[in-house]
Amino acid sequence: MARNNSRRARHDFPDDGMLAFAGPGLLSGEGGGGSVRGYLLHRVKPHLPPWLAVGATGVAGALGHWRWADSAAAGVGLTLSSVLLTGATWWAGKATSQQRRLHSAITVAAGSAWLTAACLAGPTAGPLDDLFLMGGPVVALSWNVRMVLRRNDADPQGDGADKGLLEKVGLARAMLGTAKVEPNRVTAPVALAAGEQTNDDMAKSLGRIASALDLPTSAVRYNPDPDSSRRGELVIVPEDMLGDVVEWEGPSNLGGSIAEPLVIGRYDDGSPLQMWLPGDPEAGRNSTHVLVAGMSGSGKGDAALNLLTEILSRRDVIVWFSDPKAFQDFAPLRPGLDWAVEGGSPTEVMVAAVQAAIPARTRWLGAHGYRQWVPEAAEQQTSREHTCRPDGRPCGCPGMPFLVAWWEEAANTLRNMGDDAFTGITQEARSAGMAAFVSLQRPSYDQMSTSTRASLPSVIALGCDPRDEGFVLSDDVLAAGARPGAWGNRRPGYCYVVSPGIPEDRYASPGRTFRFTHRAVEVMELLAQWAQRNGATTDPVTAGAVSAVAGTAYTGRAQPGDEQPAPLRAVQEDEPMDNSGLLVDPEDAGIDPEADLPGSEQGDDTPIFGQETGRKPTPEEARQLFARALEEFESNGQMIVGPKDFMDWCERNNLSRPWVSARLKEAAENGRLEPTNTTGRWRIVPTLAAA
Ligand SMILES: Nc1ncnc2c1ncn2[C@@H]1O[C@H](COP(=O)(O)OP(=O)(O)OP(=O)(O)O)[C@@H](O)[C@H]1O
Repeated sequence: MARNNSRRARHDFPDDGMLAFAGPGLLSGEGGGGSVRGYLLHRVKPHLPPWLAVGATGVAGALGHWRWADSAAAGVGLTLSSVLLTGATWWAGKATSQQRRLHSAITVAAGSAWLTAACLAGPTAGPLDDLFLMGGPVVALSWNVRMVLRRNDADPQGDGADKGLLEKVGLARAMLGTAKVEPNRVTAPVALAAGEQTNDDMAKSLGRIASALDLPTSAVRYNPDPDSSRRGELVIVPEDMLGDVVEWEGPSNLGGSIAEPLVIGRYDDGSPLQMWLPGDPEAGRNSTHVLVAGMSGSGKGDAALNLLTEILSRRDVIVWFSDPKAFQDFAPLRPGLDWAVEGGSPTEVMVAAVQAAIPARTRWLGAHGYRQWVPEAAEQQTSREHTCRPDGRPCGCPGMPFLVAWWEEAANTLRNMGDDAFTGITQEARSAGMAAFVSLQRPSYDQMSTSTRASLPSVIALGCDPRDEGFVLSDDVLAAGARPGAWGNRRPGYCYVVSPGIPEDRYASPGRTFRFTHRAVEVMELLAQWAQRNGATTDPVTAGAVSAVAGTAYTGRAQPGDEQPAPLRAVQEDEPMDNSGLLVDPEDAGIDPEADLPGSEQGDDTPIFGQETGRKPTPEEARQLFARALEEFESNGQMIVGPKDFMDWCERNNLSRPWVSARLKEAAENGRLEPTNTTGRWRIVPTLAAA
């Protein structure tokens, strides 16, 4: 698209041939019914008046002579009129240029003098007829020439009119082409001086152009032509139409497919601000992952609500959502989510589940002949084209809905996951019919590494600190005039959206999200109920993969009318650790878990069990107790454990915590637990759900 624009921009220059010079009239046949004669007439018309005036003077001379040939009084009157008319012309031309004033006065003086002489002596007397035949066309032509020159001077196609502006900003010899004027948007092709200036120079001058025009910096943008280093398009949006807040009124496409665009606000020219998640093989568009970045108060919450309400209103998508802020903003939508967890360890479980779901989903898509997810994949598989049966008959497998995995306020989660894990997820998720969303409060390098940032191709860049602009937007988009740092949190909801499917020349156009007020809560609740009843349910392949990791912690979306299962609780992460990296209570720090337990006569495996009775359980009994404890955690949906979680259990069973730490290590060796990225915390490998 940008490419097409730039091609058009090239042709708009007057020096690029007849097309621009002829103007739209030639193409549309405007004023001439489409014929060449009509066109020529249309072009000649403005130049006729001087010729008509010459003709009228000749006729007036003949008529005057017929009436006043022998009248002395008429001679005096005509001479006086001629002088007066010339004087009046000179006086009236005061406000105009010196040149035009002189030209007009000479024309009037010559015309009126000839008329006076013709009236008195006759138009053919002496040299009068020759004077008329030679002088008349000369005077008329002088006006025609003048008109042609003036038109070219004032023509915005020429470089003259705009040279002032570009000269002012240090781009002398650059040219502006035909400006396309729309309501509140002027677009003009730019050709910079060959061999002297580059698109970079233009990008650097945008601030000065805005200053010369007395406009905010964000009102002036430049879209460089990808095929040229000295051509592009200057876009000026004089009035900030985003100043008016527009409230969210409901989803744009209830019951539509997730493949259709998500509408989250509008651009400054009023067109819809939209983005696409799944790829489209026909449109050559890749699926994408999204970063929602903005400083506190920039309107990140509302941007996320816009996205989430759009997603939940589609028929073929499920959402897994992690929110460390305990669903403060998203509570009304929670019943519509397939899986909702708070931050901390439940989020780790979700990450592990996503990792497990990706290969399972990719395999299923491949087995059914899909190179990437398309809406058809979410329907029951009834075609021969998409069957997993070796005999080629329709397999009838249930469809696989698109999956959105969303990590709200994700800085900690990403740090814990590590770059490799996250970039691995994002790379592989694209072929698994999945989009990852990450929202970040402080979009900066200390919150997210460059490789993680690079794995999120789409961004919704809300207001940020000017120093973080380079983190959220690419150099190209910044060079085109995007300035999220200029908004900070003073313009909530203002954003730039960079995402596949959006024309690149839109990347630097600001948009604004819809605002969510208390009135929206009721609509969101209704939407969540709609999603519960009509939204997609998890397919068996994804459900199997996630259950194998999350066990009973994954419940799927609650049925309408059911209580939403409580989101998994976060556990404290800042507990002290012993020197082996295991979590211990402060009073246990320093105890060697491998050392013989006090009072134990049977070695390290003997728990302090049933001390009241003095009975000491055998190591085997103690191990069974521990296994039952893990099962209990698993059935309660608590899939990540550390020594801290066994405190009550230890007290109940008179077991020591160091002993528990040793058992945890042992269970990890036996495959019952998996280490997590947090030292001393283990993820239970489910046996109940898998059984
Ligand atoms: N598109 C919008 N138009 C007008 N006002 C908006 C828009 N989006 C958000 N706001 C308002 O801006 C304020 C801040 O928004 P919000 O709480 O969503 O910011 P935030 O970036 O999520 O901040 P934090 O990270 O601190 O929660 C709120 O009062 C909200 O109503």
